[in-house]
Amino acid sequence: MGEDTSDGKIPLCPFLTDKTAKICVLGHRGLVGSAIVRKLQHLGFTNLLLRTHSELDLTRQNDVETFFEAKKPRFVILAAAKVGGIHANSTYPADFIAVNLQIQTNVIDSSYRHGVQKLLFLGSSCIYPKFAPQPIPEDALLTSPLEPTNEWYAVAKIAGIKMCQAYRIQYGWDAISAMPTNLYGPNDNFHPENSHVLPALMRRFHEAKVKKAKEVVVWGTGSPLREFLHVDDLADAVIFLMESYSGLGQLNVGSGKEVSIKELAELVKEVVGFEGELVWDASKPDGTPRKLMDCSKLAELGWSPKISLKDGLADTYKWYLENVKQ
Ligand SMILES: NC(=O)C1=CN([C@@H]2O[C@H](COP(=O)(O)OP(=O)(O)OC[C@H]3O[C@@H](n4cnc5c(N)ncnc54)[C@H](OP(=O)(O)O)[C@@H]3O)[C@@H](O)[C@H]2O)C=CC1
Ligand SMILES: C[C@H]1O[C@H](OP(=O)(O)OP(=O)(O)OC[C@H]2O[C@@H](n3cnc4c(=O)[nH]c(N)nc43)[C@H](O)[C@@H]2O)[C@@H](O)[C@@H](O)C1=O
Repeated sequence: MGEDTSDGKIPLCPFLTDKTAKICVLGHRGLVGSAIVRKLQHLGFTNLLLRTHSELDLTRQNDVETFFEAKKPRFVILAAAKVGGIHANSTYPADFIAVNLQIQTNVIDSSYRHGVQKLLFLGSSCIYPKFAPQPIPEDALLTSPLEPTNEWYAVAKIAGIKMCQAYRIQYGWDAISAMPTNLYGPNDNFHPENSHVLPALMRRFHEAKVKKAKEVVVWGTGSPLREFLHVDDLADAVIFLMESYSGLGQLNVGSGKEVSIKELAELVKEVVGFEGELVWDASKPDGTPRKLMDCSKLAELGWSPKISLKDGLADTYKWYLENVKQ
């Protein structure tokens, strides 16, 4: 994938010092965007530029162009995307590739052309090959085929990384990319089919507990391994990277801890307090067998996660009870 030749060419610009800097967080009502906004507000930032999907559809090039021309933010954090779990990715491949390519192309290009100083693009651990070495180092990118259930989304995300790299190389513009592992937390999507495993199971166990059901169906074999990171840790890493990283290569952001889907299901069951049985539906896809990321580059820069899966699950279930219509 080439050496990181731009380090040193684009100096770090201070991010944390000026709390009045105009920071545009796109996707601010989603899982990730809302956590980033909470973190920025907690740090004292006062000039956040936020637009809902209905106020600004980022797939519309002219609207995005007009927005950046008029508002001229200094920093952009791109957390808007078409996102979903294994079922949604497999069922709506056209949406996952087209919407994500449109959003990221419009936002990255308009940000550059309207004077944004620094942009952070969010990819995902699914950009790496299905059978990548474990833990997955950043340089495993594009070394072998992708996991078929999410290759459309992964191809769009890889294009986003490459677009940031191309703008760094050609224009000397500070666009960086972070690759989070599987995330969870407040404001997650708890849709029964289209969400990721953790919120899907939390909802299913909760509803089963309320209905006093005897069993809950869980997809696949339970053997795949996944790494989970609380979204507040991710938000902390994003702010850290805005302040501390200016390089060509994408950086992995994970917890360093993996669990099998079976272990996760048992943990969620315990947190929710469901007392029935688990039934495995092996007709549903397992997806990639394992995707633990190697986060040593981020650790060397000085960042590490703080929230354990156990605490994070309890926090998320509390949020679910208080905020999701029962
Ligand atoms: N969740 C996870 O486990 C992981 C997420 N990521 C990455 O983090 C980023 C954020 O994901 P996450 O917060 O989970 O996703 P969410 O679905 O929770 O939030 C996405 C946000 O993007 C907005 N959005 C979608 N389409 C458009 C559009 N056309 N115009 C304007 N806004 C739009 C959504 O608004 P609305 O709902 O109104 O459409 C929503 O606020 C993504 O880039 C994702 O790839 C990476 C790894 C794991
Ligand atoms: C973050 C990441 O998320 C996606 O990849 P994934 O990790 O495979 O996502 P997932 O959370 O949907 O599933 C994880 C595992 O869990 C099992 N599983 C059990 N029961 C349910 C269940 O009820 N729902 C879901 N969704 N999965 C279930 C499921 O069968 C699989 O084995 C990508 O789309 C990709 O886009 C991406 O970036």
